[in-house]
Amino acid sequence: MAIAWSEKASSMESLSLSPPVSPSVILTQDELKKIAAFKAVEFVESGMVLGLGTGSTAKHAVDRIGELLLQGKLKNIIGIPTSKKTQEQALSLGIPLSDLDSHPTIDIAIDGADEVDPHLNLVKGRGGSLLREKMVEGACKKFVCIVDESKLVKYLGGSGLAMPVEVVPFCWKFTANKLQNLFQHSGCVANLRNDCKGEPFVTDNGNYIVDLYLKKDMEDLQVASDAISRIAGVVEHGMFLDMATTVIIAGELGITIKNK
Ligand SMILES: O=C[C@H](O)[C@H](O)[C@H](O)COP(=O)(O)O
Repeated sequence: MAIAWSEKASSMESLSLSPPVSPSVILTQDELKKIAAFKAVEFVESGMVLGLGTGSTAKHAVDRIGELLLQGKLKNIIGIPTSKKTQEQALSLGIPLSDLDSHPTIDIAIDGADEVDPHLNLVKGRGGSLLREKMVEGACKKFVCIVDESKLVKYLGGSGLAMPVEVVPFCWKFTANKLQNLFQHSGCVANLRNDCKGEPFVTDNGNYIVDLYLKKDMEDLQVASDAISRIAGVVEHGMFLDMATTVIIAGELGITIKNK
């Protein structure tokens, strides 16, 4: 999707973008993701321990970190990847890596999201990496979420797309039914996620993903979150409540930065 970068961009914080964007240029969704990612990397300083997110938006941030390391503009960075895919990408860029066992406190994590509500609550995990992302992003002092404006929703689930839940493979249908029944009043449908070969999608942790499709607002998100977590068989869910400290949104009118 091509989006017009309006003249108004020049009066917003986007002025400090790198790479610079001239007004009225037509930007694709991927270019918007890249702009949000580059902006987030401006928060990174030498010597930091970084949570490295997963997905098409976070990929741009990891590329940028690799580029700045290569140029010597960033030094002594340690990355904590949130998926095997990001681990491979970071290694290919020469980013030194570690894990939460060795670095239980992370300075900044940068990651994308599938949905962002007005209170900066997120849905994550449509790429299947929610568990490691929640562990890493729950351990950081600052979590910078990067999105293009298509990810903004009035309420979580409001995009009509999946709210992912990672479940153990053992009797996954039993767990999926429990999840569907939990949100019966919201017209919820729970589907096992398949890979491109029609086989169950398997996460980096050897689990399955059940995608919940909700027709209504869950209203009290903390109650919904606790109820999902209490179901035996659930490993983790994709609602990231009160975790993002900053959300960077790249959109038609420029960049918007929202802080908690
Ligand atoms: O499991 C995947 C992650 O939560 C991603 O960060 C999320 O799905 C957003 O991905 P993308 O930047 O590709 O839209």
